[in-house]
Amino acid sequence: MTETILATYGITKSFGALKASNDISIDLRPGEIHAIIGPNGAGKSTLIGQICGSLAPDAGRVELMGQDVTTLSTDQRARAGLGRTFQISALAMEDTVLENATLGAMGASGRPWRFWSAALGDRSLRARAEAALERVGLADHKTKRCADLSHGQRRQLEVAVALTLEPKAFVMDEPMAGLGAEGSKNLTGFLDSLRQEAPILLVEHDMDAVFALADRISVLVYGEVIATGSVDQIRSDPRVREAYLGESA
Ligand SMILES: Nc1ncnc2c1ncn2[C@@H]1O[C@H](COP(=O)(O)OP(=O)(O)OP(=O)(O)O)[C@@H](O)[C@H]1O
Repeated sequence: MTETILATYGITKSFGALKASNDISIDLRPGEIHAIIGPNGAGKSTLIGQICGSLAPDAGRVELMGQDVTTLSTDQRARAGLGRTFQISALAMEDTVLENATLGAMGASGRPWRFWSAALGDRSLRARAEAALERVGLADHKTKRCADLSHGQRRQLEVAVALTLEPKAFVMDEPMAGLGAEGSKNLTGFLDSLRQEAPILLVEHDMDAVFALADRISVLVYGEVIATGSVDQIRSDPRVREAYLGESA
């Protein structure tokens, strides 16, 4: 039996008459990048929302390392080992790179402001933050303001923030968005190495990145997974070609 790090079982979510997630069961295995692709409106964000805890499913469950996390909040899931990245708003633009990573290391989101100054002076939190910045290649930029980083560097900082909580799995929502060709290439190389730390569930429109990175791809159409397989299997699947007619799969 293959070990599963993160899994959904029969996730279902409706908005009025629209079934945005229809009985979705997917899993993420050790060391892999599992990409979720699908046309606009297919239900990718809705699925990610339920996996990360910002949306409650109508039915079905989410498990992380065999633990049912369906009713946990986003913060509780983060502390249980779910590393969600690329919510740009989660970074404090006026704070430095090191401050952002240190606050991340205390799982700071949602905590009262008065704890922040204590966190910044905490040596062990700071050491974890510095190790994470080293890992993502931002150690030389730690005194820079987040606002002064390039888009690609902000993506790396978001990964560093997630890394400070020692995630068991990453969930990444369109990390390539807004990056130029060079930035995408760099981030692709970085994510390729990151899968060894924790497997990655990757929602991404950039097909070059998906085909370069994914061990498995699941294709979502009208709220349903119509196919899961290797890059080659998905590229040659007639249902996938049909779903993408007129799009660039
Ligand atoms: N809060 C909501 N209320 C009503 N309908 C919603 C809501 N959120 C999403 N939807 C609908 O659910 C469907 C799936 O949307 P979702 O954003 O999950 O798709 P997506 O695959 O992430 O799209 P994109 O690639 O454009 O980001 C769409 O038809 C969308 O209009």
